[in-house]
Amino acid sequence: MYANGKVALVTGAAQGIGRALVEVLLEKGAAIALVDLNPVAGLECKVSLDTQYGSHRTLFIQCDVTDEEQLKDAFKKTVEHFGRLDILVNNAGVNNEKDWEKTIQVNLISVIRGTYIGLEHMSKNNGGEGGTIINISSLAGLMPAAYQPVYSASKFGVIGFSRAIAAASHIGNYGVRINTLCPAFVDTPLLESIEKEEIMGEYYKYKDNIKGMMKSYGILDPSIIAEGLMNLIEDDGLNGAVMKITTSKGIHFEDFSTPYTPKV
Ligand SMILES: NC(=O)C1=CN([C@@H]2O[C@H](COP(=O)(O)OP(=O)(O)OC[C@H]3O[C@@H](n4cnc5c(N)ncnc54)[C@H](O)[C@@H]3O)[C@@H](O)[C@H]2O)C=CC1
Ligand SMILES: CC/C=C\C[C@H](O)/C=C/C=C\C=C\C=C\C(=O)[C@@H](O)C/C=C\CCC(=O)O
Repeated sequence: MYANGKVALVTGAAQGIGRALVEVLLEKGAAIALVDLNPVAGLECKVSLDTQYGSHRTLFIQCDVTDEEQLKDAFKKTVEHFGRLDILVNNAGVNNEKDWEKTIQVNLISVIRGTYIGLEHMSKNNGGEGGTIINISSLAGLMPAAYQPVYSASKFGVIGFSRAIAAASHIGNYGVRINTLCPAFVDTPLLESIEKEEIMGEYYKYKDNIKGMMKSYGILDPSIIAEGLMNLIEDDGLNGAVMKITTSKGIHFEDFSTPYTPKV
């Protein structure tokens, strides 16, 4: 799919990876619903983008993705404003091992719900014109992250669900491709979470271990994540794929044909 002239909804769009995804989609000619919990960052993001791309290209919608009615309303407002929906990026995510149920709510349950709402709007079985969905996981969804066990569980869940619903979409001829993106560490405010005991809980003591991993594995610029996203959007042959992005190997794909042996 070419993004030019298409309409995208991006959750967690106000900063970090979501902001980078939005900018590359705007460069490619898409119109975008910027969905985010944070009204200040969201509006600042909108104002900044307006000066570069024009105010007609984006719509900011404040929304807590864990609230079903707010999330459904965000999709409804998007279609009412732009007339269609072609691309969905379930990107919003948190790292919180203390309030781990919040992590599951944001990172997994909201991604599942967002995918289903997206399919309601885009599936050809539902009167839609088809489309594509990208769910943001992490390398922590492919390898056990000992210092973030619930975050890791949420990201493993995103991969499992996305691969399964992609198969369902294929079998059911929904006309919607669903793929997963798994970055390693990326230079965004999320990384600051490891410095907060109120966030990390019992795993706060491993702060320096995580910093050691970041030093060893490197930290990616959000722009390469946006590049990977565009690959997933533009390659119509991809459905059920799991893209990995690391400093060592760049953009590449998980091969599920060989069993995964954890290197803990
Ligand atoms: N930064 C990293 O090292 C990596 C991040 N990821 C994933 O990438 C995605 C984006 O993360 P970053 O940009 O790094 O984080 P970030 O913290 O910089 O941005 C996350 C955005 O999501 C929004 N958000 C949080 N909870 C929300 C909610 N309930 N409803 C609506 N919006 C909400 C925040 O307001 C913020 O704008 C997340 O799913 C994260 O797990 C994956 C791998 C690496
Ligand atoms: C603390 C910030 C919260 C979350 C950030 C992120 O979602 C968590 C990442 C957790 C672990 C990251 C591990 C990174 C590993 C690498 O970068 C690789 O170079 C080495 C490991 C395996 C790569 C396998 C492959 O590339 O096929």
